[in-house]
Amino acid sequence: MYLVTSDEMRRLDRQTIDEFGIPALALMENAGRAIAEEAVRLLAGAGKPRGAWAILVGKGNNGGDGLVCARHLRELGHDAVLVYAVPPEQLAGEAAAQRDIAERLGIPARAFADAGAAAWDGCDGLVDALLGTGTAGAPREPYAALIRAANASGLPIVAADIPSGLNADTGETAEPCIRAAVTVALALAKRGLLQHPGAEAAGRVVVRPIGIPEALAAAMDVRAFALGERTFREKLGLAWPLRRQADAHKGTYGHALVAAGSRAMSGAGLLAAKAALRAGSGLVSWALPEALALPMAGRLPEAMLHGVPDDGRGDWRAAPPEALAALAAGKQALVIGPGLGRWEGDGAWLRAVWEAADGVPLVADADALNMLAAAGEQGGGGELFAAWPRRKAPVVLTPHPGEMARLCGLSVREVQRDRIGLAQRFAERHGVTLALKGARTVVATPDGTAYVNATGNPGMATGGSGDVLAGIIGGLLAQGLTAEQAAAAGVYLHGEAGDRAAAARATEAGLIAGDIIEAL
Ligand SMILES: NC(=O)C1=CN([C@@H]2O[C@H](COP(=O)(O)OP(=O)(O)OC[C@H]3O[C@@H](n4cnc5c(N)ncnc54)[C@H](O)[C@@H]3O)[C@@H](O)[C@H]2O)[C@H](O)CC1
Ligand SMILES: [K+]
Repeated sequence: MYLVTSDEMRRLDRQTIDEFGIPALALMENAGRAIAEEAVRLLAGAGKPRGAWAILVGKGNNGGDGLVCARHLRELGHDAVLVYAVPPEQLAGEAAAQRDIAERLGIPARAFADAGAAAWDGCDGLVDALLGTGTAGAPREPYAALIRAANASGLPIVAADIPSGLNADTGETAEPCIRAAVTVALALAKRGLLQHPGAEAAGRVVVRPIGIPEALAAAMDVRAFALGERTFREKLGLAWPLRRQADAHKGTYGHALVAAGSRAMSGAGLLAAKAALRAGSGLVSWALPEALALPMAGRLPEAMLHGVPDDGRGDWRAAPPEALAALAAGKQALVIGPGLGRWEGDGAWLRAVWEAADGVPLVADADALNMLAAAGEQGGGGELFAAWPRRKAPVVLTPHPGEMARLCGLSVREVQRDRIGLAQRFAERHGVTLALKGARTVVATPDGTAYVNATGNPGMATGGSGDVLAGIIGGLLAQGLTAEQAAAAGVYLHGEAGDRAAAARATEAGLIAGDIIEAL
């Protein structure tokens, strides 16, 4: 559940060891044993009850974990050989203590500098105990050569704590970076294991306790979490799975207004409105340009349609903001943006709606985000909310990396460099709830908390998928969920539905946005 940075992990280590007196060697023993057990499990899964492992030992305590792991692998009936990245006499502290124990036990050791890749001849797998949370920058030689050779070996790799070469805080991977089959995260998952490309380098992530009291993480006010049932219950105050009350009537579940769709993109409004219904909104009204109202009539019988003035053009430029705000009055959610289109002065139009519908929780997606960003550029780039008044009702923004780049005045690459940190800072600074989409969507809330989602699949990168997400979040808001709950649950359910839709089709390819709605 908790996602920590290297610095937070170090502080937790220190607190555990210094304040609680749990010896570092005890933590290391638990770490090494956990890694050994996961290594054995990996080979057992491949039909090998016994195997031979090469443990790649670095200079720090990550290396120490590897030395302990070697002992436990042998106790579990596997063979283990140590491959030192640096001369063993360079090890210090707990790692040196483990080196001496391994020597006394006669565990065979080789220097990578001498043996090269031959060091693991005859082995079935490698344990990457080279670099952990003490990494600073890209792996230097000789670690880099060792990492390249390990990746080229074709052997399955079990990474201790993090794959060496991963930036544990951001998910960036250096060149080279270990590509692991399994990563055994010690005590708590590091943020970088749940953000691409780190998530790919890490393979399957298993979080194994090593004796650090988890209550310490809560006490230390860790502000990032992996989304899942426990997080929904313990951090977001949501009964999970979401339940309908028995004595429900359609008014119980609120009324969402979806302002979306235009001549060329009428389907975006249809998808968003349908998704809001499927997400459980009691009622859904779809506001769309007058010219589309008749052609779209009956396409979504469950939704009420409201044509807004458009001078026959099928777009929003002639729609009076106060008319839309009047439609929004009394609703529990307003979803605005999918398929809205752009026009001269659209930023001012959106601001008028933003202010006039001040009391209605608002989800801004797609073109509404681009209007916000454009308004920001006029206002000096990135400072879009400085000028805009804070709304009484909450705001949820659902940008993909490109829209986030425009909102922040950054490049996409800069956005992707530290998605969790950027999302937290943006949400806190602007007092909004943000769903920064992409593989492993990050939901950030006005108090700077981040929730990382791991449901979903690449098949969902298809036109309309974002319209569906905006609708789902609006539908959840309509039912009375808070902005944080609706964004987190919406992102999770959207991905989960996408996974089920892909499974039903036995392929991720060819998934279309409507499939996601059906799977909700
Ligand atoms: N979380 C816990 O309670 C425990 C964690 N353990 C393990 O300890 C490591 C962190 O150990 P640390 O000694 O701080 O650092 P590392 O072993 O990750 O590596 C630092 C080591 O490597 C050198 N180094 C740093 N950056 C580079 C680089 N870019 N290229 C080459 N060399 C580099 C640096 O000089 C140091 O010597 C944690 O991940 C866990 O695996 C404990 O074992 C159990 C308790
Ligand atoms: K490692």
